[in-house]
Amino acid sequence: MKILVVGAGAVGGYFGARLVQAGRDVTFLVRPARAQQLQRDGLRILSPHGDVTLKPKTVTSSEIANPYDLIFLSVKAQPLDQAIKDMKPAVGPDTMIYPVLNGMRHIDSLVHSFGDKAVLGGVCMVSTDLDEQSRIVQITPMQKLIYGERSGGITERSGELTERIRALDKALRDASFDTELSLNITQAMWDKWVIIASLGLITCLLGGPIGEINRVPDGEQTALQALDECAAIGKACGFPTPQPLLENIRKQATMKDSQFTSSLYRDLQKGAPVEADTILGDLLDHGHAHHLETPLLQACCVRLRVYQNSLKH
Ligand SMILES: NC(=O)C1=CN([C@@H]2O[C@H](COP(=O)(O)OP(=O)(O)OC[C@H]3O[C@@H](n4cnc5c(N)ncnc54)[C@H](OP(=O)(O)O)[C@@H]3O)[C@@H](O)[C@H]2O)C=CC1
Ligand SMILES: CC(C)(CO)C(=O)C(=O)O
Repeated sequence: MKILVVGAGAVGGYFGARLVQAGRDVTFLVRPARAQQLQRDGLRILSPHGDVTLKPKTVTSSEIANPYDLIFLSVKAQPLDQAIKDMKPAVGPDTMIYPVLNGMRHIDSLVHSFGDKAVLGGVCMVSTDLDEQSRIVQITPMQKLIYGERSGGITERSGELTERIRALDKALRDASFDTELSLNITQAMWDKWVIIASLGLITCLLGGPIGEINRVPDGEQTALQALDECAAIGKACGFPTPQPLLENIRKQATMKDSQFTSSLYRDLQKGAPVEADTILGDLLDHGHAHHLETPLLQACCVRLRVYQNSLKH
């Protein structure tokens, strides 16, 4: 399976490198600056699972000659429209597009550009960042990809999983990270949305890693209220977070010794653009549509929108 990773950043660089290490045929679609840097320094990963430096195969948009079998899409929300244009030559009639962006809104953009069939559902569970030397740093050992057909994946005729999703599963499995072929990927995406939105909301609004928040008076109660607001929206939209997962997020959100942050918080700390609209704003809109009161989520959206505007000046 010919795989094109679009976005050789914290997530795409990480999983792409692990796939290369596992012997898969992986190319990275990059823009000129990243291409030069990768050529010079290699693709460098610092990880609790083992460091690695690779010489990756890279391609720029104008150099794409043929469609790929799979596009692993891992750009941030802001550059998505441009990435869609840049990856067009790589998309043929049988190409699968597997996006792992947080939130749900990207699915509409992808379906609009490439059609319903091309677009799979996807989730990634990982905590990675790019450091000042453009190395990929894996912050916690968690590393999992979840994927599935948005229709469920069982064909009516044979009652079996679609051939292409089985091929995708085979290509991604056994490459040193955890994988899951989901028969209900939309629920899995919502579950992930509730996780990232609540942890993003807690860390960005309250201004620190989870542990620091829980060590001050009312920190824990506020963190739990933030989670309740996000989970209530998922439930109202028909995607209730399963109880064991909710318990797990509660535990994670209230740990007193946790250094855990979120990619949103790390971007905020760096002074970089934050995916505020697609992760938090879109969820808030869903809450409004269901007449839910979500004051903490609303406050965080305002905070991040003011911050986003300040970046423009
Ligand atoms: N980091 C994390 O821990 C997690 C992130 N996510 C989600 O994954 C997505 C990606 O996040 P992350 O990897 O952190 O983001 P990064 O900014 O680290 O990486 C995105 C990469 O995309 C590249 N890119 C942007 N536009 C294009 C383009 N047109 N063509 C080629 N490459 C392009 C950028 O390259 P360039 O150098 O050219 O700017 C950058 O390296 C986000 O939606 C995020 O919410 C999900 C789970 C965890
Ligand atoms: C919450 C987490 C770490 C889960 O993968 C994440 O998605 C993020 O920080 O963007």
